[in-house]
Amino acid sequence: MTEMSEEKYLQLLAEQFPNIPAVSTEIINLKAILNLPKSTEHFLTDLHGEAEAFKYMLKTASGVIEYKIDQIFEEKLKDKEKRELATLIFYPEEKMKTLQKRGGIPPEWYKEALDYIVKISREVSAIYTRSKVRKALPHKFSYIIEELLHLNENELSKKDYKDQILTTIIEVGQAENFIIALSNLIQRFAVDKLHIIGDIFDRGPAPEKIMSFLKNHHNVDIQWGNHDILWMGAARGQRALIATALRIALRYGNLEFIEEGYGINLRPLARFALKIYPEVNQTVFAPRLLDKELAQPEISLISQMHKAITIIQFKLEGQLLKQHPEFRLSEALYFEKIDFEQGILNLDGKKYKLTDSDFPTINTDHPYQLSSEEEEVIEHLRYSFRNNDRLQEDIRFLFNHGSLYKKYNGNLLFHGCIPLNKAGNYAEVKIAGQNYAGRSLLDFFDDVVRQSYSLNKQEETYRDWLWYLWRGKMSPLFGKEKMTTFLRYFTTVEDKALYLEKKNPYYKKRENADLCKQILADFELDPETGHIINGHTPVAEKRGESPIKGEGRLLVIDGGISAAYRTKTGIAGYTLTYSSKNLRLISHDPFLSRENALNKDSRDTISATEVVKFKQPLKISATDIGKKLADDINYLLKLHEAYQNGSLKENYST
Ligand SMILES: O=P(O)(O)OC[C@H]1O[C@](O)(COP(=O)(O)O)[C@@H](O)[C@@H]1O
Ligand SMILES: [Mn+2]
Repeated sequence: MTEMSEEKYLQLLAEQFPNIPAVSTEIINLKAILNLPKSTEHFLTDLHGEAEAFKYMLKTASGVIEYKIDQIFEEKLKDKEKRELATLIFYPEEKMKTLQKRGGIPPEWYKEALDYIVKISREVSAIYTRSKVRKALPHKFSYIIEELLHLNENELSKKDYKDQILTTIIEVGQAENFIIALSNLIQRFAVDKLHIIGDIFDRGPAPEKIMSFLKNHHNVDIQWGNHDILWMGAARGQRALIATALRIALRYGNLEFIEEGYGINLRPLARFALKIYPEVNQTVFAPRLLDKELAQPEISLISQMHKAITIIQFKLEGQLLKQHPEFRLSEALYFEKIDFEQGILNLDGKKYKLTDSDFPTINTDHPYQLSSEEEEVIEHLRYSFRNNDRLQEDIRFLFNHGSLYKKYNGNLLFHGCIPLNKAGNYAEVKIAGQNYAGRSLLDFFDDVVRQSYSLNKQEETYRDWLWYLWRGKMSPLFGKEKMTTFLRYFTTVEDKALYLEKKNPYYKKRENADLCKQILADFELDPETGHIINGHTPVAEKRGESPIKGEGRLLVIDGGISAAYRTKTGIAGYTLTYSSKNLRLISHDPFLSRENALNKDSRDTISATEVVKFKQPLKISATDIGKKLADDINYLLKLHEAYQNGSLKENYST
């Protein structure tokens, strides 16, 4: 700050802290906060519509709550009792209902449960200021809960006082309400900050439920994944992305969230598909149902709609590629390589028999042109996407709380990659005469996403760039040479090389610590202590792949929460927690169902790896907020000095 503006700033600060006692109180307060332990951050990624599994990971704070229970009740409780206590905290209402059904709950049970839960609440809230805890308390019980949280049970007189409070809570019939309120409090305070490293949408059944949850979360940030960008672009009206979003939903038979969750009417598409594609090859277009079941007529209808939207998608993509040679994806112009009469694809001198060669809507002279009915269908969908309040609200949330990458407490978070060239250097990408590479490329795309949301003249072009971000060669969110979707639908060959989506060199190079350190340094983070945290590529643990790369500098936490990828990874997801004590990588058991979680008596996490254990507990002073507070303290000290030396006048009138 210049001297002038510093003086001005102090004058402004003086309005808030008008005299020495006021400014001193604030200095004392902030200095005390700097010495509190850092609160816990929770990292999740690649949720892919798996709302139940996601909610469970949040409820359990990926083992943080069980870990606390272990610490507090180490000797006192048996493993089975610890698990009971944990499930009570995760699902208080359901758990108590089950117990009621099994023959009622005696007062002693409530007393013990309340006692345990108060102890855990005290432990998890101890690292926050009283004022922060107070703000999070449910209004109706705030006074009593505050008393319980702050009393010292080691003082004999206080123990009786506490016993009396608990007994009275039970006598007045409020035990269950208190248990629920305290359980929520524990869940709230076990984790203070949630990071979602992308891919909330696609493949799984309920992304809109995840979005509701996130919208109500107290502190979340999102690093956009390619599937989020897909939905953001679709909601903004980019037609190829609308077709792709629906194609993926149909491919997995997930229509409920579109029709019921968002209320988007798919009838026009269904009507069109029934008419134009009375029969489709089910081997190609039947939905992959994973753990759901559907009746045959529904499967048939979905297959027909699936084919209809797939053709629309490939036509729209063709149009886009012609319009944007700068995307350099012309190899994906497949329709012009098809011999429609023979049903053959000519690719790189080879001929491939098409799995389905019924193309009633294709004009072979202009294969990318939509038929008038297709045009109507996609325009109807575009209208529905753009005017859907619920979808627009969710997407606005993604824009407002998301970014292409995030620097947070020394770590660098992004979904996919930083595109590299074969030599392992940042790939240079020339866009509109400008060169971008590494951080500047990510900044460029971050800007593109934001521009696509504004209503300016180039809005349309920016939206097309969203499509590029979804599947372009140099997209940091995609990170693969090409997307072979078309080939996987329309050909079938033994040699899977045809379907290979070669990953950007980043994915090999990140095994190397030097690259990771270089990236951290280029983002102005400490290369010796910072970490890069990625999602996007499922870690095949069962084939021995490790999620920890670059000698611990980089962590990949996509472990397959997505049911579709579970067979590949062999586990059901990784999550990461970063507390004052350690950085822990947790690999999870498959989440089967709520009932299963409620009734099982063993703990959840398969294993947890302590990636880093801090010698001294980290304090708030070491965090980003801490640095900001230290800055504030500096100015408050200057204000204090100004009052003392008389250069500013104190005010006691308010
Ligand atoms: O397994 P699916 O659902 O067919 O999707 C495959 C497509 O998804 C992608 O893997 C992108 O999705 P991810 O970001 O989840 O990896 C493409 O590379 C690939 O073509
Ligand atoms: Mn992804």
